[in-house]
Amino acid sequence: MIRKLQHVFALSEKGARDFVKAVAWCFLCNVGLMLPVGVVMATLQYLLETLETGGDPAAKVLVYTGGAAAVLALLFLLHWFQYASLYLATYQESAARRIALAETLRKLPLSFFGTRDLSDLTSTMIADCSSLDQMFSHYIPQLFASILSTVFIGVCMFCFDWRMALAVLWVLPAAVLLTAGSKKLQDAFGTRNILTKREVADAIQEDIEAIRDIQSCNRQEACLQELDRRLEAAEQSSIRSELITGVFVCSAQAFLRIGLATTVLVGAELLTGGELSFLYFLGFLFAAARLYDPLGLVLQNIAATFNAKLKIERMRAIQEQPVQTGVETCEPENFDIVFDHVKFAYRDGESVLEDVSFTARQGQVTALVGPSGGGKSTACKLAARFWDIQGGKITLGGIDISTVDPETLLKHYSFVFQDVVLFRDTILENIRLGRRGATDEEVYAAARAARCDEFVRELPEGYQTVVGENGSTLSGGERQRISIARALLKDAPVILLDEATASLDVENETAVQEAISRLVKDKTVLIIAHRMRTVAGADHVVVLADGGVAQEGAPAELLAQNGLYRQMAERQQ
Ligand SMILES: Nc1ncnc2c1ncn2[C@@H]1O[C@H](COP(=O)(O)OP(=O)(O)OP(=O)(O)O)[C@@H](O)[C@H]1O
Repeated sequence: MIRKLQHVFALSEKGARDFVKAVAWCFLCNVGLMLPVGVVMATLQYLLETLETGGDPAAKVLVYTGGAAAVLALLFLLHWFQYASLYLATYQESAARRIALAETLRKLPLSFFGTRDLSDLTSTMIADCSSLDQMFSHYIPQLFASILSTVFIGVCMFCFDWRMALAVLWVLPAAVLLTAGSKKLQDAFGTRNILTKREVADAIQEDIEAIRDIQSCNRQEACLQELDRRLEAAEQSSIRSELITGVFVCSAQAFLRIGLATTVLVGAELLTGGELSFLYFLGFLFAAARLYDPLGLVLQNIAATFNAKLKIERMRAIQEQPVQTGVETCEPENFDIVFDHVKFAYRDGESVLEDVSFTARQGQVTALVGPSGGGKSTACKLAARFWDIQGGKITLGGIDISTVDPETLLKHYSFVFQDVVLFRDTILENIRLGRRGATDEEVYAAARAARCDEFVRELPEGYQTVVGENGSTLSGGERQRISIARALLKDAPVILLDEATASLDVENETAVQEAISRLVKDKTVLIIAHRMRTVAGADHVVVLADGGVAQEGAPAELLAQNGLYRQMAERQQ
């Protein structure tokens, strides 16, 4: 059962066990609500008997008051445990769910992010998790507990008087059928509502991200109109979804109340026929009111429970994605990277690398060149197992990288990519990201080598200056130099440089090239640079074009050949 619950509700094993406990406490609370009915009945019975026999009604007042106090104390304890089991367990599970999602995302290949909308992922991580917190703390365990407690109380009622039990309970199947029968409709409207709301969130995120382009193209008016249209659609869809839910839930709740009327009618009939005592009649009336209360609440929230399905499915879809795995040790003999007949496509049928074989040797700078879209960046990222390839083999020092855990593998790599990611933190910490635990002196040394020192010292707070989100307060060249400093600090045996010097002016590019050439001693360097000046300093050049290796060799050798490399060099000159 635990496994089934884990699967159906996307829970951890502990979460599923806690869920069962929460249902058990809710059940006990619901059944416990009948105890005051028992106390009232016992007290009334005692009073009636003493009135009939002419005894002193106050004689046992302490016993009955004590009984009522004990029931109250018991109810308090039951609610206390119910509260703890529902809320504490739910929020612990919620933390575990978020961490599990983040762990899964961390281990997923980048191909997954290429196929998923990032705002959709964010909304699963934030909004879906929050609404599941609400459902698991307020609705779903109560729903299960109410079903169980209703069955239990119903059986007890039948044991006392089957006719009265029928008078109380006949409305339940009708109310449940009405709500369950509307499930399809509520599902459809609820799902549409969630999707239209998500579209609004996507549109807002997209507009914010592209705000500069929108303004520069004078598209503000059009974008606002589009956003208005989506907001209108979301509003309409919310109203429709609430209306559908409201109609069915209110009808079901009203139906439950009819049960009180039939209890009174049947009870009165039996009472006048002398077939039921007044005490039992009162008892059934109290019990009916107590029974309908938690049920009414469950019906009120049942639409939210229906919506849980979609959210759980989205979460499960992420959790069940195949993650990249591998051994957690990687001690290669050397750090040569070998591409051996590598085949790769981002999407089925759209091959990017068809048959690529080359070697990037340790201690050498291997430059990947070729026409735009030829697959240089792709090859560079494949060398670090950002994606898994569809054919051939990539090895690092003889070890097939597809057999190594990505995080273990990445310890051997430093990167400088075209799109530099900086965090909202000080420049010092942004560089220290290259190697946690590096001393300030080591960070300064790396910054000096990457030519960051001059511009950082001119900033108002030097290395303690906090850069804006993604380094928005820095120029492109400055961001890239920080990224180079990080790579220098990490001092990994393999260095991947993608357009490393693209945003630097000639003076800085020369300086950074000097720093890199000091760093690359005994390392494997795979560099992508469009400028021939950068490539000319490489030991080995691989020309990638049309999904394969068009040319390969030392820059001078390639220049001497009448091929793509020479054409590119001439064009640039
Ligand atoms: N994440 C991705 N998802 C799908 N297709 C991609 C992705 N990244 C690149 N591509 C496609 O793969 C092909 C190779 O791209 P890649 O960036 O590797 O080329 P490149 O040689 O580095 O180009 P450039 O010199 O312009 O940077 C291109 O057709 C590109 O559109």
